[in-house]
Amino acid sequence: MVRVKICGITDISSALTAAEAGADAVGFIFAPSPRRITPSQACRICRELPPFITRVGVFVDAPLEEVRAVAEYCGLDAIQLHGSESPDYCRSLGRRVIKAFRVGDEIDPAELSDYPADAILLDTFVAGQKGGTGQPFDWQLAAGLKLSRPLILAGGLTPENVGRAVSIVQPYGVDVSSGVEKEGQPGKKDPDKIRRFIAAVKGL
Ligand SMILES: O=C(O)c1ccccc1N[C@@H]1O[C@H](COP(=O)(O)O)[C@@H](O)[C@H]1O
Repeated sequence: MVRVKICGITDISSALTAAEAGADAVGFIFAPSPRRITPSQACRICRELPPFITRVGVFVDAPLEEVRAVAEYCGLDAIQLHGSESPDYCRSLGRRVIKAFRVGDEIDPAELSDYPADAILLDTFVAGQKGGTGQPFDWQLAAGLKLSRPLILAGGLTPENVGRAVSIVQPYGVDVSSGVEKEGQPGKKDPDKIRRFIAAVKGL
């Protein structure tokens, strides 16, 4: 079954809605974003979550020591990197890593395969933005992509389009941030959209 991560969580209620609806993971943004959260807020939410939910911290070119400290403090299970972090940076983290690559007109499978991460995430390239763009890329570019690590699809996914995206790309998992928010309110999740997104992926 395709796994679901609900990202950009900023409050306990949305985290619990995601968990109850069947999310496999939730994400916290520790980078410039309307969804940015402080480590202490994320830590409080992590403590309220039930077991078997993966807690993921999202960072963009943050100092290694900062990432390690936040991961330790919040009890994060995985780190998602959305910047230009080098393979050495990734190896030095000593944690499970999801590395995001931003897709424009093409995908270079060699670039993805060479990176020492536990999973590869494909997001949409939008100049000047590192993630959370709400823009999909051409999913046909990722159709049939064979990688040695699990592939996570992201970028502009919504409850309405995720079923088609999954059928084309057949990823290990999907990740959504802005597509399950209240209209025009970045950072505020819509419980109904969270439930419909997860149901669309898992057929629940
Ligand atoms: O969500 C953000 O604001 C964000 C900011 C900086 C880096 C990553 C971010 N989120 C990740 O971006 C993708 C796509 O998000 P969206 O569904 O298109 O809004 C996803 O992997 C989020 O985890």
